[in-house]
Amino acid sequence: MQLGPSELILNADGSIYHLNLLPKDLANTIITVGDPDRVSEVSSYFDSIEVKKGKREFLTHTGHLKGKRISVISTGIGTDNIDIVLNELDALVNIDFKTRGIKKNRIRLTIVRIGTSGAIQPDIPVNSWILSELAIGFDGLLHFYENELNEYKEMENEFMAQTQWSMKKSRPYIVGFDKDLAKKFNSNRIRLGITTTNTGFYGPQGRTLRILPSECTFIKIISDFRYRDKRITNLEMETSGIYALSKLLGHRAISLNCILANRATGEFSENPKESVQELIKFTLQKIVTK
Ligand SMILES: O=P(O)(O)O[C@H]1O[C@H](CO)[C@@H](O)[C@H]1O
Ligand SMILES: O=c1cc[nH]c(=O)[nH]1
Repeated sequence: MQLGPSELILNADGSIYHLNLLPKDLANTIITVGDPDRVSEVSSYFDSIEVKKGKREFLTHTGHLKGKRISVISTGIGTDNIDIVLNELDALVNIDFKTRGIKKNRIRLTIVRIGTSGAIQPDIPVNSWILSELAIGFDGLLHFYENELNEYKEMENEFMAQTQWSMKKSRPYIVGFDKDLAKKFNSNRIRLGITTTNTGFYGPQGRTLRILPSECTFIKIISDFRYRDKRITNLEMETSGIYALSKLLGHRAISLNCILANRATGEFSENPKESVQELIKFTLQKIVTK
């Protein structure tokens, strides 16, 4: 099957529409970050940088560290951007841009998100790190794809019952991390957690500045949720989309969260830059370890 020009969109130089990358520009090990400024914070540790390209909020640096080729790419904020990034990353490795056909031999990308996040439990300190074992997506992205991802259906139903989830919102979906990839990141500095992916930073995360969220006790409602002794640890805005599309496309993904805010205690990190920097160094060291 040949993908038409309105489906697989290529720029004049043959690069993919939003990411502005050619297939040769991308490594098979990819770090995603939300903030475009974080891309150079990551690549500053590379031994060499061979590609620096970007368009809109999607900035990519590809280089080598201790013999390993790595790409770091910014996704911007939200799962609507994740839809673009994951589909275009996959297209770069699994679609032949000349014939516009899907390649027979598929490449499995390794995707590691380094993100910032807010904890919702009082015992999770700011500046600590959480590896998302499960992501609960409030964004609905998964529902736009044909899928049979229903491993956690019972937990989803339990979540909707306990939180009295409004039918006006999309149905929460739950997806897990790649267990084998996660093993590589084992460390006493990392705690495993359950991360919600929210559709915004203010109302959708229960924050009030001038307009009230529909549920003023949203944080308490989701922090009280329990499923077989498991609880939700933190919230952010991309992980469920990364996990869901990685599963559907056959890639392996994990998401690392640097906790900058604690919504239960009202704290915010006094040194967010340093804290994220430490997580970047930790992640790179784990990625290059054989
Ligand atoms: O720091 P990043 O990776 O952007 O992640 C978090 O920070 C942004 C909100 O400030 C959202 O993207 C959220 O997921
Ligand atoms: O509270 C927070 C902090 C970082 N990122 C989020 O999405 N929420």
